[in-house]
Amino acid sequence: MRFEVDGLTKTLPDGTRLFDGLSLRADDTAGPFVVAVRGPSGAGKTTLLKCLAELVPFDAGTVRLNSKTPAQFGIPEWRSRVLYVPQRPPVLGGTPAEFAATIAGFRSQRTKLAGSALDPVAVAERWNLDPAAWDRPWSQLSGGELQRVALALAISRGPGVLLLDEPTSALDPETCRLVEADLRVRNCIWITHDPAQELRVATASIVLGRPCSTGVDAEELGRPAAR
Ligand SMILES: Nc1ncnc2c1ncn2[C@@H]1O[C@H](COP(=O)(O)OP(=O)(O)OP(=O)(O)O)[C@@H](O)[C@H]1O
Repeated sequence: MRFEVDGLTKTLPDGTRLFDGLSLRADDTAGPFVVAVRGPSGAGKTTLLKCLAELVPFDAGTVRLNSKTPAQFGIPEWRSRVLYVPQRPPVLGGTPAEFAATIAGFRSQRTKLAGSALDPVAVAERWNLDPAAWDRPWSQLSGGELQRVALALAISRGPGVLLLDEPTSALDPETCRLVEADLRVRNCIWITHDPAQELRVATASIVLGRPCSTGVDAEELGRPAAR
């Protein structure tokens, strides 16, 4: 699995440049890669992950998985292979078990998850999440329960690269270590504010600085340079 980013540039509507010409090469021939993303609050870390997942547009640059672009995969397929896991999953109607059944239904009819290494309930049980939590309404789950459900669902989908937005921010230290152990054996791009966690899990790092103004009025962006 090879994940490549070349010259990624993102400017906000007000002309603030979050990142400019960002490049990354990661492959798992020598073992899974875990690329830590760090930087001050507001630096653009979440926006970077959303750009990589093709959830928000960017100004310039290319992203490839095994030499194929998102357009070549098709955007829905890209998003399932390069899977963004938000810090706080949106609270949906129904229960996580119902949601898991729905997304399992989207997969090959031949794939049976229950009891397998990719069964989300079994994955989350390794992180001390009571299986009964899957049958409670989303709205009744704690922050830490929601975070483990979202991560287990993401792993169960078997993506090529997980884009993790502070995946352990709501977990106690012991549970955090259990989750880390399962995530670090997968290809991840992982936002963390914790230098100790970065040391434990990262094989490489991206550091974003404070965003800077381009000095260009938003309305001028995209116009040809004046002669
Ligand atoms: N759609 C948008 N329109 C305008 N500004 C946006 C948009 N999305 C994000 N921003 C701004 O971009 C900046 C970077 O946001 P982002 O969430 O990527 O930062 P972050 O580094 O993940 O921050 P934190 O560590 O606080 O989570 C922020 O100033 C944010 O307000």
